[in-house]
Amino acid sequence: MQILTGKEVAEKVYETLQSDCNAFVEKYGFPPTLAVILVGTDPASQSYVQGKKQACLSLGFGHRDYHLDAETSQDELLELIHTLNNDPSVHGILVQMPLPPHLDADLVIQNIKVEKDVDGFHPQNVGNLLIGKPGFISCTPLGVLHILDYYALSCEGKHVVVLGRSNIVGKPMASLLMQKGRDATVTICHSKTEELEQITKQADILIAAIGKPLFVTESMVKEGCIVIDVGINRVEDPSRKRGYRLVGDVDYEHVAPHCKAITPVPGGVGVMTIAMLMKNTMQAALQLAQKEM
Ligand SMILES: Nc1nc2c(c(=O)[nH]1)N[C@@H](CN(C=O)c1ccc(C(=O)N[C@@H](CCC(=O)O)C(=O)O)cc1)CN2
Repeated sequence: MQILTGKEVAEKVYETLQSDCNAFVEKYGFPPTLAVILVGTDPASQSYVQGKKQACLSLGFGHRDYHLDAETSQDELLELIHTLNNDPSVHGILVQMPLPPHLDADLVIQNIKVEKDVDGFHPQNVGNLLIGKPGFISCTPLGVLHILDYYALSCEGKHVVVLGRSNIVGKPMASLLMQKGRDATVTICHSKTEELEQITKQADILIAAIGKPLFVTESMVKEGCIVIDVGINRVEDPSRKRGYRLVGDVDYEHVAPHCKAITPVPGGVGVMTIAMLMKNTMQAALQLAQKEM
């Protein structure tokens, strides 16, 4: 059984980005710059935006941090986005999800300039992905593709089962895998799927993105399958310094012995999310800088 270490893949991506960033600064005299908006104080979100800041700082990207009060109104948030849309020194904009329930996430995303939507959540970028046109692709599914490519795991003709139909992971993941060049046969399962185990057991590659800790058990996988665990769940654990431990959507301990290959949690798909965000920001900066010339 092979462990697909996202950390190793991310390090390679960061190496390339480091030289791309140096070349960009040399050519244009300013760094690719990412603006990150966090509304509220959700601890997991705070730690993810901190990770994004760290990635910017270590690569030499510019970084703008906006930590807004949990009671921030829709209009205030949209005003900030419009300011950043019109700021030529900002190349990528993202709003950390989830947002507090009084805010309309769809409307917020629609207001981010498509060319700066480095999360790939804007409907235009989502549409481009569906029809195979260039655009920004959601970071987590893009990270999964990088892992598969790095470990030379082809999807061609394989039956890939995606557990989860979220706009951020499940849907773009399925769309990417069925594209020409990837050529997988894709099945999407969700909370209303009947006979789930019968379907997951047919998977050559099983991608779990449902946000339910340890949901995938050994009885759900075929011997020799590849398992990609997108879940990152905080489970209370008083014996840990932080008071919790991270587990995936897959019961790794019992599933891994039956797999050809599997991603761990932590250190698997999760770490690729920020690496892909930085890659998208680099791409946004290059496209916007070239347009200015
Ligand atoms: N605007 C966005 N919001 C959210 C996204 C996103 O892509 N854009 N994805 C997730 C959270 N996320 C980034 O924002 C994210 C998730 C996980 C990791 C990560 O590095 N995971 C590590 C463990 C980190 C830890 O110790 O907690 C791992 O899996 O090894 C980074 C970013 C939802 N919101």
